[in-house]
Amino acid sequence: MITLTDVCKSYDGRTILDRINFTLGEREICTLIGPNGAGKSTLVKLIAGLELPDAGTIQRDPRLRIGYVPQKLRMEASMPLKVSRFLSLADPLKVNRASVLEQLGILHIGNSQMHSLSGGELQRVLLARAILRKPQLLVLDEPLQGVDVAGQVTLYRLIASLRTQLNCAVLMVSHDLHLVMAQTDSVICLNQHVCCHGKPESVSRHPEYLRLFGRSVADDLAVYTHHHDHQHNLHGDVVSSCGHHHD
Ligand SMILES: Nc1ncnc2c1ncn2[C@@H]1O[C@H](COP(=O)(O)OP(=O)(O)OP(=O)(O)O)[C@@H](O)[C@H]1O
Repeated sequence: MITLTDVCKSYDGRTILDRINFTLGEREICTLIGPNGAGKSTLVKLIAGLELPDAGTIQRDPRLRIGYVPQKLRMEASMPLKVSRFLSLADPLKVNRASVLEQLGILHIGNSQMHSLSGGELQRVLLARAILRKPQLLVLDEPLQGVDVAGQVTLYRLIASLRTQLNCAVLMVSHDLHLVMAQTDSVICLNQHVCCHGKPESVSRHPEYLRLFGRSVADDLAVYTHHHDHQHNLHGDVVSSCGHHHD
């Protein structure tokens, strides 16, 4: 569905993404993980077509319908915009609106102002908008930030079921690998470059993974454990390298 070949991106002369290669298959669910500043949001923006790479190629059908949920959307408090109006932009005929809102548990907030929503409600509205576009590819950048834990489990299951409902592929950024494990087909660990890419089972069996995700929430932000054959400094630069390992 989408293939990246040697994709590079820099901002202000600083390398953010270095020779990224991967392919997302049709109806595949792929989760992107990595530490803060690793370039995850930058990569999903490139994939969603919102930014252009400096080098390398991104092959996708120009007609591909993408539903994108950004990491953050700042709503202007002085601009009145009701949830129902906001969603009308994606679904003017309101064909599936009620059932999508019901699945997301936000049927009751249609008349609320966008800027008055709680963090978790806003994320659900953004997800609803992306779904209502009937995408062939859903690109979700930390879609469940601010959603309570019980809601996260339900919504990750829903995201997984969208693959069948919408017949779409899903690429998402998440720090909650322990929650998405059961729902994702593949995991990419990113830290400027692709550190490793594999099936979640190979990650979940790893004793260090269990140790990592059994610890506090702060530790969840750490990169998941794998056979890392190189080290990074605090900026994510590789300081010792003997080739990249792919799981
Ligand atoms: N438009 C921009 N201009 C300049 N620098 C940018 C821009 N967008 C991102 N960056 C920088 O690129 C780096 C990677 O940012 P990105 O948001 O892709 O990381 P991330 O992996 O999604 O991080 P997090 O987990 O914290 O959300 C950061 O250091 C950020 O400051």
